[in-house]
Amino acid sequence: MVLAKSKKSVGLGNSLMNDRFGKGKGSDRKRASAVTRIDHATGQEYITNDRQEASWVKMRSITEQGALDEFLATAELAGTDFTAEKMSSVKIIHTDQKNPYLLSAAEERVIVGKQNQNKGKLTVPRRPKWDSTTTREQLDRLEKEAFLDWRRGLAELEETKDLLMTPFERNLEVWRQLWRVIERSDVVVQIVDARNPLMFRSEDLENYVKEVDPKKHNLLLINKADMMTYRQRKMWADYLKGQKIAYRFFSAHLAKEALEAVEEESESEEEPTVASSSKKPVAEVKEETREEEEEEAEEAETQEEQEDEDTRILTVDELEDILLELEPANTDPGHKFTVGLVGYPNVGKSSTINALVGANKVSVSSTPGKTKHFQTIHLSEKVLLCDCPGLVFPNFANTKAELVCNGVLPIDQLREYTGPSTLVATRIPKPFLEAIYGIQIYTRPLEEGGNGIPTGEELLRAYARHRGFMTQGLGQPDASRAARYVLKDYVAGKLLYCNPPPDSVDGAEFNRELYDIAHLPEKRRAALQQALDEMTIDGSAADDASVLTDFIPLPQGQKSQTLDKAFFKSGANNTGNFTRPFQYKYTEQGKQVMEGKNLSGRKLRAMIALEKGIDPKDVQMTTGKKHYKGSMKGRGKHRRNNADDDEP
Ligand SMILES: Nc1nc2c(ncn2[C@@H]2O[C@H](COP(=O)(O)OP(=O)(O)OP(=O)(O)O)[C@@H](O)[C@H]2O)c(=O)[nH]1
Repeated sequence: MVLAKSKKSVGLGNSLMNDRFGKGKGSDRKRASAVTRIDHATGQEYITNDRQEASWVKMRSITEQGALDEFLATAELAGTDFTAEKMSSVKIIHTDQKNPYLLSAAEERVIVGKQNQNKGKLTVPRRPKWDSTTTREQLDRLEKEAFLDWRRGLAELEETKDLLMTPFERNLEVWRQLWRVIERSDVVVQIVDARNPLMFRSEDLENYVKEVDPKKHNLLLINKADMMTYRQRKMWADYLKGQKIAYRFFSAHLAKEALEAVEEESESEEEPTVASSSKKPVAEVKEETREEEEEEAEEAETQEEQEDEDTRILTVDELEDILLELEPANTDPGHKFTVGLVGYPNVGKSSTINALVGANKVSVSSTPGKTKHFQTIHLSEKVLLCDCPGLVFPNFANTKAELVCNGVLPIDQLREYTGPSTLVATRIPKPFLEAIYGIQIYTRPLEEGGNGIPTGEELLRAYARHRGFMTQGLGQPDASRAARYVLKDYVAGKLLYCNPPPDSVDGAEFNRELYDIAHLPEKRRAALQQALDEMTIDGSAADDASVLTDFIPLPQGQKSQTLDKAFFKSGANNTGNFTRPFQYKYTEQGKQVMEGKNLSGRKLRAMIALEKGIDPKDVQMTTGKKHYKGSMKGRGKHRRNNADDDEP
């Protein structure tokens, strides 16, 4: 559902009319902000925006602009007044002509192919060359011209190649911060989110760093690695090594926890310890011994993971050592080794700095785009950290929904929420969503056009009903409000999905382990187990189970078995299925269903796809009506509302 256009947004025509005939205070403000200035270098007059703006306004990150703002900004950058500048040389860079929703698997393949062909054209703007003879005004003009050229180039790429771009940073002031950070830094650490490392990586930024000075170093720091399993890190490590990318895994979150643990330990050491003298029953002692043995076995395996240089999550000390190794030799005695931290908003730059500094020197927030100016923090007498404001580099985007899910676009300002919520509903298995939230999601049956996977709206309605979020008036489930919660959970990693490296396994297979019941918090694990038991008793789980058969291992090759063994402590049984309860149960159920129909999930999907003329990847197994009735049993405890609009 597309929401009505905001009353605040104006087209170029409307804006010109408002400016001309006036529309209350707003237009007065607008008129007052355009002032005539004299260029002292040339003596010419020009029109520009009033600079008496608060500094936060100037530094505000701009990733999307209305038609008039785009026009005015372009005109200001070009340094020409509106009559002198011909419209033909102004390009509207951002348009909403593209479908903001999701792509089918086939469309996505076409788009990805096109994106790969044009990858080299995704550049970051370069700061023009300058020397001691360049005046401030001249440099300002040169920078604006270079920036305008860069924007034209990207606009052309979008127009001629018909590619959707990320709403990349359009504020020159923000790029100026990046230029300064790069110029000052000996090492530029590009921080990316582990859930989608390539989406957050700007390859051209690394080129630019080397252009500024070949002696500078680049490092790709994959933060939030705590969200990945060992197997996932291993697959990414193989890919990144193959591409010869200097990378390291890190987790500011784990680093913070380790720091707190050390602090607690040192505090408790100061307190007197109380010795436990009570005698324990034999059964309890046996249980403890068994647990200890299990722990030891687990430790041995974790040890193996830890020793794997390529996949290990660095501690703060290790990260510091790696950075110090890159310190240039023979620098001036007064030179401070400077490490610049750059990256998209919300990838964890401030958290990483806090972990390095060992204290909360930089504020951390889950709202993207909080850091506005670059900040310098003295790590030691010789080492300086430089925190650059988060900025969105130009990149190809498949959809805006993807950007929301990646935490690039702020959720609170979101108007179109169905795309991103559908991505969440597609990526996180339905039973997992139901267990996490304690909800029941009703999907449309196949015969009525459903595909077994909930749509974003189906998920949101279920969530809204459960939380009692209702719209005023008609009293329908407030999907828009629900979207904010669900999407924030996704961005925060509560609903976890990691992207696989290119040309490897598909997303479902890559994330299979994440939906293992053993990964759930204790309370949710019990809820899920109960839900599964209920479904098994009334025999209605069959179709539901098939949703998860996509996350169940098929007979594997030697390499993936070795990889999996490292993760699954109990190993695989002789059927090729794993013995963890969550997967085992689903595997068994899935098998029964498929045997009954004499078709495997894949074959059935392929058949449905053929019948419907769609891509097999877009087809999932369905839930039948019988299932709704069945699984409603034992669900009475969930809050229900008379306004349910989607119950069959
Ligand atoms: N799970 C996990 N979450 C993290 C990690 N590092 C940061 N976060 C979370 O990610 C969010 C953003 O962290 P920040 O450090 O503020 O990110 P930033 O890159 O400085 O953001 P801007 O100031 O907007 O540029 C916060 O909610 C953090 O708690 C990590 O290693 N693991």
